[in-house]
Amino acid sequence: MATVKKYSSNQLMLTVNKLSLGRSGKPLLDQVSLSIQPGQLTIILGPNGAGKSTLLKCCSGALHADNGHIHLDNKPLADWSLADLAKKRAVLTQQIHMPFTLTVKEVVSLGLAPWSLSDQQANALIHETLMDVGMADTEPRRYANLSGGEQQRIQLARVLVQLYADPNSNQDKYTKEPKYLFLDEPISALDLHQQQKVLRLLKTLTQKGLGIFCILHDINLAALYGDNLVLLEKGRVTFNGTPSQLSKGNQIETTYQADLIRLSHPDTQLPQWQFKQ
Ligand SMILES: Nc1ncnc2c1ncn2[C@@H]1O[C@H](COP(=O)(O)OP(=O)(O)OP(=O)(O)O)[C@@H](O)[C@H]1O
Repeated sequence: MATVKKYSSNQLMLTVNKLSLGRSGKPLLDQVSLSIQPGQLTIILGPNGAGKSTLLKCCSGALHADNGHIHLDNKPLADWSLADLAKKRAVLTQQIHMPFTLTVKEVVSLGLAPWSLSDQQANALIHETLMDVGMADTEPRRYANLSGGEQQRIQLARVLVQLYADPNSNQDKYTKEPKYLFLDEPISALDLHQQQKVLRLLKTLTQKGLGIFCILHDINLAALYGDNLVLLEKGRVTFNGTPSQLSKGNQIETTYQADLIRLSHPDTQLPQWQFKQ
């Protein structure tokens, strides 16, 4: 398997520098700094209300912070046109409302809006992407009739197709001109098999150079699959490093205030946590 590419700080990436945002006198993000590097799966962790989705919205350009800077490939995020941004990054938010009448194929095709593809190209790409998420047989079905987990995989296909559709795509499509994927709890409705499938797919995409910002609640999956973990608590970053580095401190126990036992994964020796009961 290809190794994950490591990028040095002067290369292309998304950088967040001292980002702060408040609402109604309450700080939602407080001096947050981090980077999302092409070739890496960066997983954002933290308790409910820690500011994870708010951070994702800021990094993807949907929300403006009060203070601080975000640069995407060395250019201020605010200077990117919406059209260019749509070709550069795709965003999967938690709550997505879709018109009742759309078929699965029509939902996925929404991801193609930034691009001009022929019908033949679009059909092939939609089919290929639905295969990636194990949903090819649902293409003609009404989206509204799918289960919650099935709908979540269709939404993932919609954002993947947005990045796959670049006409310059090839095996190394993401490495020369990196693309970014922002995912807010993309496996929250999935069964064990589908969680593993999606996380393996994300790893494969990072190995092709995609930079992924992914919010998860499962700290064990985060430690197993993440290249880099960022822990948020009350809008502040309390940890930013590799899963192995996270195993050296007690940030998980203190941030979540949960009664946990720390274990080591038998195959990878990566840290894992279990309830004490
Ligand atoms: N527009 C707003 N006005 C006031 N407070 C807000 C607003 N948007 C978000 N918040 C608050 O900001 C905090 C962070 O919200 P956010 O959705 O980023 O949390 P989160 O870490 O993603 O949480 P969860 O794990 O529950 O999804 C929450 O306390 C939320 O109630």
